[in-house]
Amino acid sequence: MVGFETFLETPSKERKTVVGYDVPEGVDIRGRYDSEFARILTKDALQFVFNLQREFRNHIKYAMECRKEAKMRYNSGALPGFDPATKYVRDGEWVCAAPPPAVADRRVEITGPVERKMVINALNSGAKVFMADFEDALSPSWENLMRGHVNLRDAVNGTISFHDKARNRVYKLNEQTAKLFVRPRGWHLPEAHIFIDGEPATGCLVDFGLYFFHNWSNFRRTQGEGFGPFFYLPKMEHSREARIWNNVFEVAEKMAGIQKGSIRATVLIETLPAVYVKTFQAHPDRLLPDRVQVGMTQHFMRSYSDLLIRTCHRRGVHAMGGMAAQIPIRDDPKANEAALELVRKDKLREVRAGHDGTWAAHPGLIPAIMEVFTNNMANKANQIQYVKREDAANLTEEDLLQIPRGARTMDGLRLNTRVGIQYVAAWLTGTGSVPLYNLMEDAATAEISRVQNWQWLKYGVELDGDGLGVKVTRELFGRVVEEEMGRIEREVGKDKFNRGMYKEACKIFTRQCTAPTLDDFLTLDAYNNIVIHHPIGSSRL
Ligand SMILES: CC(=O)SCCNC(=O)CCNC(=O)[C@H](O)C(C)(C)COP(=O)(O)OP(=O)(O)OC[C@H]1O[C@@H](n2cnc3c(N)ncnc32)[C@H](O)[C@@H]1OP(=O)(O)O
Ligand SMILES: O=CC(=O)O
Ligand SMILES: [Mg+2]
Repeated sequence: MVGFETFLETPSKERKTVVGYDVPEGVDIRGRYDSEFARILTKDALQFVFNLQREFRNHIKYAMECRKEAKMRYNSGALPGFDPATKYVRDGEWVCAAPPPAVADRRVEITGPVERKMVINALNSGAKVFMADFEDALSPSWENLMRGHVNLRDAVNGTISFHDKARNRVYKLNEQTAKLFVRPRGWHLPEAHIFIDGEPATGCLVDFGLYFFHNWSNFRRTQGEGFGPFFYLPKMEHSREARIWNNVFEVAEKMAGIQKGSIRATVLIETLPAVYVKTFQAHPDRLLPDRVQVGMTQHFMRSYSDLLIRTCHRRGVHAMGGMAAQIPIRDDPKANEAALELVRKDKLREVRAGHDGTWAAHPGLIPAIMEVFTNNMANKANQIQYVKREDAANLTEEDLLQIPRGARTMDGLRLNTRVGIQYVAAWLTGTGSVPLYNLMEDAATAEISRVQNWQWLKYGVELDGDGLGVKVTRELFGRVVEEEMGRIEREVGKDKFNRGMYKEACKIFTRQCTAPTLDDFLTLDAYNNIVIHHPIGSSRL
């Protein structure tokens, strides 16, 4: 065990022994002490995180300031477009380093939070890759984060096991497992349990730094066939943010003494200006229809995925598809088959468009998805060299910005509200991905619900899709919230409702939907509710 003892003055002036972490100068750990966590939070690992934080904090601050400036420009009516300053990069003929052989075949990837049983289930699921998530699928409480690191270390070592006492079942890794990718949090999230030079650390540098420090060597031996580690990078909004990650990787490779370019990452396209509703928060002519209608067949969505395939294949890397939110419906075989059919259809669209692989939210979907991709990839590990999609070279900014079509309905408003509140309630109690109404909901899907409600309220839109012609006002929304809270209580039962965090969640969600200016992220404000400083108690940033 690594730790040390310190004496704290309690209000009653008693001296109390508190075990603490052995930290380098400039680092202050405010999260609960645990001897298991101390094996992750070693002095050397913390020194590495400290070095990353010191080296990159100003770059990160600058990048976040630039996000604000871009938001101001969009809010004054500007539209996003291809950056003229980087035209030479887009026009240039260059390719990325070839994909490592260990992950040449990524046809089905499972994603999920870094929870112990799920990590084992995901690695055993038959998927080619498991994306272990510190982001959208995880509520970033101290316990979840630190346990997540313990779980990943044990997974990379190959020693991870879990005893489900209620079912008397022991979980262990199979002979053959999925390859591990890790998704750290987005740049915007702080880690309020680790202070560096008196400031909360950057969440993703903590996630990346601790994982890399403890696992780079074992990973390259057990998982990466000499390459790696591998990452997914979320929610970037500009190439300057990608450059910071690149520099972080280079510092890490130097520290480990491994070749430059060893670390590999797949970048998610999800909140880039031009493909996300938030960019158009001040554009009343660009309102979205009901959330269920903003699917991949909308012109702007199809255009971005076609352009993504063309761009990735031109540069020699995988073009991964996205998540189908359906999950198995156990108690209704007919509904289950209908859900599976939707997944098959969506995956068929992806593989035929040229994607090299795709995401599954649940192990129960893997066989069906695997079959679709295998039957449509002509015995190849991927389609990088075979499907070039040169037709997508002609896609323009207008294609990427085309206003989605569809109706807005009272049902849409109600569903957004019901899902948003239940998701935040789960998140506040430590669960970052939840099954709701037979769909997987996580921070990304709940975010759409919240922003859409905000946008509809802000512009007092008419809900024209159900023929009612009702305008969304604060009064209407207040009534909807009250009625949906009643429905949630009936659905989950009084007991669970009273024990849970539904009322707190309702307050957070309602405030964010009715705020005069849109909060940047649903979970940023909610984060204050899950920060618990020890031994002082709960705290706000
Ligand atoms: C938009 C985005 O950001 S997508 C990426 C982020 N989101 C995600 O990764 C969501 C991942 N999915 C999940 O978390 C889960 O599937 C949920 C929460 C939606 C549903 O989970 P559950 O309610 O536990 O599903 P269910 O009860 O059907 O699970 C059956 C079994 O499958 C396992 N399982 C379900 N989903 C996963 C998963 N993604 N990874 C590993 N195992 C899983 C469960 O642990 C359970 O195992 P057990 O039988 O050994 O106990
Ligand atoms: O992170 C994935 C997403 O779909 O959002
Ligand atoms: Mg996401």
